[in-house]
Amino acid sequence: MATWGYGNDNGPATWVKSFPVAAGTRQSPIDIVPTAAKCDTKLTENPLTVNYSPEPAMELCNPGLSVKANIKSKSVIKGGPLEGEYKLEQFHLHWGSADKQGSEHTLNGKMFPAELHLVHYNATKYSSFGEAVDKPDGLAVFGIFLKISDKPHQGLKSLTDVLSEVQYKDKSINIKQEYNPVCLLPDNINKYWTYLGSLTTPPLCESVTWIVFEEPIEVSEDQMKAFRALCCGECGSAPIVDNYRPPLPLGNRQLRASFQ
Ligand SMILES: NS(=O)(=O)c1cccc(F)c1F
Ligand SMILES: [Zn+2]
Repeated sequence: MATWGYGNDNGPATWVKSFPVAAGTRQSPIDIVPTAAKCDTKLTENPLTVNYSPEPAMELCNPGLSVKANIKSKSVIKGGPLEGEYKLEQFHLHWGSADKQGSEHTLNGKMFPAELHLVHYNATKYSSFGEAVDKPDGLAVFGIFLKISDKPHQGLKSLTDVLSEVQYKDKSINIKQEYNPVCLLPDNINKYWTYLGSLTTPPLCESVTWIVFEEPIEVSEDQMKAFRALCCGECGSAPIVDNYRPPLPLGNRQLRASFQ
């Protein structure tokens, strides 16, 4: 079976053949239209809280279509749209071949150069990520837009400085210095949009409560170049770029905002 990817023969338009849920009613990403969002005071009354811990020797790997950090420590979130406590499992990114594209969610039709996803699972109800991944209330993912600035993002620098060591598929390293993923969050996490969606990659399970922050984090062009130098396979294989799924219709879903 041809494995899924982002090319012409195996990209997002072909996924429905192996993953029929791709044609479902709560698929992600979506285009975020702030004027269409409903400001919900229940979200502000019950603030989103993040309690992340330092990760000693964080594992960073190249699974072939992104770069991913696996989390072992107890880093949890709750509140906002969430019932119960969700535990951080991994984070990864999606990016473009150029700054004009790369994010999965769009803002009034605008793409950002990249988007960071911090994936959490409902640890109150389920005993593992694997058990939670296909449940309607199984996952909560933070979506953070990346924008270009002349200064590198210090939190991401610990990762972009070593991406050359995971350039090829199935390479992995441990980050020596302990790493607290809280450094990846924007300053203001009280302004976000939230809606019920799915994984943006196969198996596309409709199990994600999405929380997309209004405030982007800022990265340098050199850091973007480091992501674009990652390879899909072994030495000489194509670079990992444009690993994003374009937006799907919101349909009957309610997009809620935590702010006016
Ligand atoms: N792009 S994504 O955040 O939707 C995602 C991708 C793979 C596994 C996940 F659990 C997940 F959440
Ligand atoms: Zn993702």
